[in-house]
Amino acid sequence: MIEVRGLHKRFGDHVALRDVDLEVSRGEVVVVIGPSGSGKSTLCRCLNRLETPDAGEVRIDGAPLPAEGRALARLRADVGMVFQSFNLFQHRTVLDNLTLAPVRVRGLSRAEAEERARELLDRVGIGGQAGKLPAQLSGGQQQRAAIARALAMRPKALLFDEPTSALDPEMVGEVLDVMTGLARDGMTMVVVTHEMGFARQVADRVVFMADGEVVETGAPAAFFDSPASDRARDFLAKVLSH
Ligand SMILES: Nc1ncnc2c1ncn2[C@@H]1O[C@H](COP(=O)(O)OP(=O)(O)OP(=O)(O)O)[C@@H](O)[C@H]1O
Repeated sequence: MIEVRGLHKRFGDHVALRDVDLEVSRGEVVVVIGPSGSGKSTLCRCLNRLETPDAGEVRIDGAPLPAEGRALARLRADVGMVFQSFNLFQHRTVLDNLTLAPVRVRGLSRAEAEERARELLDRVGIGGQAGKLPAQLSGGQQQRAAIARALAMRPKALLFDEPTSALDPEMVGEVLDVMTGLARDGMTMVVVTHEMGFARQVADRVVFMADGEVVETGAPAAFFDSPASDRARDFLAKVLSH
């Protein structure tokens, strides 16, 4: 459902992505790992055109990504994104955060959008927080609200860009639990994360990146137990020793 071919992206002189290919099937959970600066976020952001690649192609269900306008808004509804920094509208209630875009982009009535929003807030365990402003919630609750907001668009796939990196350690588990539930329910997911436990337990496939390239990709057990490349071995030795 997501096909990436020959993706190339540079920022000034720096090559952030170098000839990256990736395929994500419907219902698959792909976890992207690798050292800092290896291009993981840039790849993730190219999948819903938050970044525009210099070369190469991204297709969703066979169609190339639209460049602008309403089609781009629909794409970002279809391929939702959850950010490290939550990106909730701070001056709107949690409920408004979940209803504004479904009304505007999906054409739902306010009542339909509210009903769906309340179901989703219950599902991520913050049903009691609908009337609050984001700043009144903990980081873990805000991230769960952000996931619910992405789900409110009924996405075909969800992208997660280091969704737990800004959280206090005691809140990481509650967000990973919600993501694990989505994976079990068959959501197509691309997850950039430093959470190796999540990668090992929940991923269908791990993609290891270094220096803007996909160095290797494989099933998590095989990848973690016997990585094929020196770069992956070195990376795992560092992160798993902490
Ligand atoms: N908007 C930008 N302008 C300039 N350089 C950028 C920009 N975004 C990313 N880069 C650079 O591109 C490279 C890849 O960045 P990216 O954020 O994709 O890496 P990453 O693997 O996600 O790293 P991290 O794990 O630290 O988040 C880095 O060297 C980064 O500094």
